[in-house]
Amino acid sequence: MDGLLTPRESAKFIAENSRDVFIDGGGVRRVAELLLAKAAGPELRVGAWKAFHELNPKAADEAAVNWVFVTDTLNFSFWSESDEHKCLVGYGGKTYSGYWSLCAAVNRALDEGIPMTSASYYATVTLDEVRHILRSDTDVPMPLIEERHRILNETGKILLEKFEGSFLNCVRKSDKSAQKLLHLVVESFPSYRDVTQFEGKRISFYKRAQILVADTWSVLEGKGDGCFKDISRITMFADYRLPQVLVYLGALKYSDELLEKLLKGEMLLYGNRQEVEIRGCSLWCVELIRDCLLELTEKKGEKTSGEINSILLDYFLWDYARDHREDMKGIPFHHTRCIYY
Ligand SMILES: Nc1nc2c(c(CN[C@H]3C=C[C@H](O)[C@@H]3O)cn2[C@@H]2O[C@H](COP(=O)(O)O)[C@@H](O)[C@H]2O)c(=O)[nH]1
Repeated sequence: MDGLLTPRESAKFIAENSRDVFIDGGGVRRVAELLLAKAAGPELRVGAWKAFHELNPKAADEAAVNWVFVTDTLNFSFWSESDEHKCLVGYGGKTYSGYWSLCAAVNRALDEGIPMTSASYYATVTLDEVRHILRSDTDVPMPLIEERHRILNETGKILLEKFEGSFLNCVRKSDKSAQKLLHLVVESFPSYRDVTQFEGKRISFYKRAQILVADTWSVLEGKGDGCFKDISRITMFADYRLPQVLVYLGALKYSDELLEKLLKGEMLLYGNRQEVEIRGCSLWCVELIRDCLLELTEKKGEKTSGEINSILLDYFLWDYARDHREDMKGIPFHHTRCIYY
């Protein structure tokens, strides 16, 4: 699309013109130092995606790639107005919330013999069947169930028409380029078109498309069809958790006016100026953290396992947010209800 900035260009432009969200240089450095201590460890490598997350597929086959595709097609908007009252899914003796409740529901469906990762199934799945598949153990359903149903039908039909029903065929049309796969996904599947405008420019975040490429790279362990030569050009994924953890770690700051609004739990519409500033500054903040970390590893002569990229930093920070949920209770996250993140 002409005149449309890439996520990285969008983030830089937003950070340079932001009025209510600010990047703190000292905080950026402190987060880079936190990550430096982990640079040679098991977390900051592609294998962590399977090693640390029991619900993710262990295989690296076509079924695993199609698991990633259907999960990332539904990977949005799990937050509830009150944290005490939310959708929960029990699976394998554990209870999962948020994004993990989606993964648990997909795995539960597969265990029940429902072919949830098969496009020929979800292209015509009914709303009632989707309600059953994504059912919560509490009286709070997963948010946006009707949208999830519509997106499953739309996406399944397109995958059947254009890629013989398998996302692996889409991957194989991208010449092992992460950028080509990203653009093939947003051109083919409308629900992935996470684009808006800011200060008169057309900007993109492509959060679900970028995490889809990243998760495809991870499930294929960076090998074979998943050996993307330009994987480092994928940026962090502009969701609602990363801003919260970046504020908690002191790398990102909000104006008093915006902080007050977020503390009251006020909704921000998708594309609203402050919502765009939160997403754009978070993305740019992680890019600066990555630059600082690479500088520190060079100075220290630290050997890292392969190249550290924004995907691995994002995954680490997202997991960190999960593990520090209690400590982060005082830091609000922004409430935007949409199908893009
Ligand atoms: N920036 C970023 N955002 C991510 C993810 C993930 C999970 N992905 C990988 C992580 C582990 C697995 O290995 C997955 O591959 C979900 N989200 C977003 O968070 C929100 C849900 O949050 P909560 O309500 O707390 O569950 C929602 O917008 C969801 O879209 C990520 O990694 N990075």
